[in-house]
Amino acid sequence: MRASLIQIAVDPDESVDSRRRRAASLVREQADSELVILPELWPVGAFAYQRFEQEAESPSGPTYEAMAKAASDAGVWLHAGSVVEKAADGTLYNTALVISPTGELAASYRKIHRFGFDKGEAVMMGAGEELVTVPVPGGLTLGLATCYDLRFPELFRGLTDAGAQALVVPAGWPARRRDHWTLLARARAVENQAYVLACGTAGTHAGVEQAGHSIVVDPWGEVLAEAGPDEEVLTVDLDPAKVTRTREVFPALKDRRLGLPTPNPLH
Ligand SMILES: NC(=O)CCC(=O)C(=O)O
Repeated sequence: MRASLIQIAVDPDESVDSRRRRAASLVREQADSELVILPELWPVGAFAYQRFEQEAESPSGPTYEAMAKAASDAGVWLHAGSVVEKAADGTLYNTALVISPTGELAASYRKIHRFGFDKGEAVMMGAGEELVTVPVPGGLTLGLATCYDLRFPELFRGLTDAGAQALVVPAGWPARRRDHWTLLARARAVENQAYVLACGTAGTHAGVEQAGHSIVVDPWGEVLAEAGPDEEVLTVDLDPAKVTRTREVFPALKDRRLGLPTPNPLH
């Protein structure tokens, strides 16, 4: 199964409409792949908090429309990264969209761990509550997570328990924490014996230089491909049997000890 990660640049001198058109044409160029992935909040920029409200859309809004057309033109499964979703009750969510090769919305995932501590996304957006996996026919079951989620191993273990074999992580990760990004991507792959496909953005928006360095890690923890800091498309071949083989020859997941008593805080 061939996958392409589109590490698109998000810069303030490009309009959201222009970036949508450019992303659509980059998706169409990946017709040789079965799965195409875009990063977190690429239409507006993951750190462009002041524009979240104005650029918010519904899951069937302009980003979905443009990406559904591009996915069906290219005949690919498209993880269209995430958008600022405005729900019916007015709550904003950081919502990832997965689109089938016929242009249908196959799944959506609201980011569970919001970044920013006491500001930004953490206070402006609602938190997702549901783990989401997506079986891609003839290929791999995808487990969905977004950016800051990468720091929470229990989410990834939950996705693995739910059958995920490829953990897809769109992100808008800053350059100053680039080492955390690559380290955590490899850790999530090794501990879950799964592919990790982590797609970041390039460029600088809202004063935050983006790391780029999208990375694909195999179930043994080997880096299959890693991008540089600039806009780039990373293409890799994934083998679903590699996940099964890794879990058979080194069955560490079976050695988990669940339900151990917690220490008594009084002793
Ligand atoms: N958009 C994000 O979730 C940023 C996460 C981040 O910068 C970090 O975890 O570090």
